[in-house]
Amino acid sequence: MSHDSTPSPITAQPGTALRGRLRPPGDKSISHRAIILGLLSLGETRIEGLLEGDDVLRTAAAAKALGAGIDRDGEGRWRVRGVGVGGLSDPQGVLDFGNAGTGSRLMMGVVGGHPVTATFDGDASLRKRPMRRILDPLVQMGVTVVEQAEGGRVPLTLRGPREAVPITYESPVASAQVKSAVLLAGLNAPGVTTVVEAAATRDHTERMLRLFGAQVEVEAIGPGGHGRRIALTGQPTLTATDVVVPADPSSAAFALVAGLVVPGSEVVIEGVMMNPLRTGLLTTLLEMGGDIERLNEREEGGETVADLRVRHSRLRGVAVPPERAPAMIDEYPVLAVAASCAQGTTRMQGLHELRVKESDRLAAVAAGLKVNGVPHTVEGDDLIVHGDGAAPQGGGTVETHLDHRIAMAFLVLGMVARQPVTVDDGAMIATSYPAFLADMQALGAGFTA
Ligand SMILES: O=C(O)C1=C[C@@H](OP(=O)(O)O)[C@@H](O)[C@H](O)C1
Ligand SMILES: C=C(OP(=O)(O)O)C(=O)O
Repeated sequence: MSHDSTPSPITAQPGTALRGRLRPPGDKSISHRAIILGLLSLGETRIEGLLEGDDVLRTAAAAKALGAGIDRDGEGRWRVRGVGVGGLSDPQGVLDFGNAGTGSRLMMGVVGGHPVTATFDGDASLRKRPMRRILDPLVQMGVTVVEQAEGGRVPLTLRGPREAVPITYESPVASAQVKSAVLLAGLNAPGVTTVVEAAATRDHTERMLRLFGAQVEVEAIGPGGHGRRIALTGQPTLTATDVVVPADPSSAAFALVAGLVVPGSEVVIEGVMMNPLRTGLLTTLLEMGGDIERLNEREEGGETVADLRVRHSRLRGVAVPPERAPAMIDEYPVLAVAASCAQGTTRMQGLHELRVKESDRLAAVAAGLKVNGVPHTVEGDDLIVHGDGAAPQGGGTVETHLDHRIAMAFLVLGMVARQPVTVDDGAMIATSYPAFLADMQALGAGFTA
């Protein structure tokens, strides 16, 4: 996953129906947080179903560098021996987060709450991503930014204060990473650290903090109760806990859309996390007329999970409102693929945050649609895709810009298009879904690498 590895192009061949069952990998957001809270608690945290993607492995390596004891017992089974809140030590060497925005930003919060100094770096994609959104609140909490690349980017070095200052932070962006960084820094601050968000973002940090014994109060605020005020009481003793990681809805999204758009398909996707702050894509696909059944709903690891039975469907275009974006922020590339197969126009609104992901996803999706003959326009931060209900043309080679979701989304397009679709580099798929190709092949998809 280094930025100088040779690109590995992959081509998806259209034509075969997808059939069978699949269990997507563990949720990436929860996997990062399980390692991090394992580091910050006392005792041994046992994790089952950890996503062993490169992003999470980087977080595990960083946790180790900051003092945790980490062992892998078998596939997805990990143990973390923590140092407790306040117990971090200075890491030797640079914390290299590779491609991972979540890992790097959450760990900046952890470091920022402790009197330690650490340097953060990553690959060519991470080096382009904005970190000021994290540095701004951390500086208010007493953190010194010793060094930073132009515009507040990695590589950067942070020195945490002797004692972090608890703050109330009104996040200017709808970002669970920003919220989480502030709360994690607040863990080692005396008093209450509060984050106010105008729109609720994924709440895995809050839920897991409680699971490990922290006091977290959450209040719905603002018009329609869509915002949140989250108050964390600092300096708790966190106690190691067992964590079962449910299947990642953002990884399930690819088989979900593929099952809907490839004629003759019927797929069951097992154990998918149904946290309502993550189900925006499901809501949208149902509105588009997707035949998706939620089966066998149950609790797993503190979250509701369900098996999703999906059948090939005639989709229709819909308007996706901007307020839904936080609940499906990583799913727009693959939604654009569903939209290219739908009858009519799909308008995806308010996508500005897509411009600061692993790539500028708005631009990357538009370019990928263009080389594959899918009519679309970008108006400001909206993406409008025009489908006629027939299979898209395909035949293009898509530039992925070190972005796993662009690679996987356009391989799904290749499963349904009239001509094969090539992505210029599939290497980054391993950051979030190492078994993606094997899982899709087991359902019947054909790839050539
Ligand atoms: O907190 C998290 O685990 C994540 C939050 C989102 O990022 P933002 O907080 O930047 O929206 C999402 O895109 C990312 O894949 C995972
Ligand atoms: C945006 C993503 O991840 P991160 O921000 O952690 O790099 C993603 O997985 O789509």
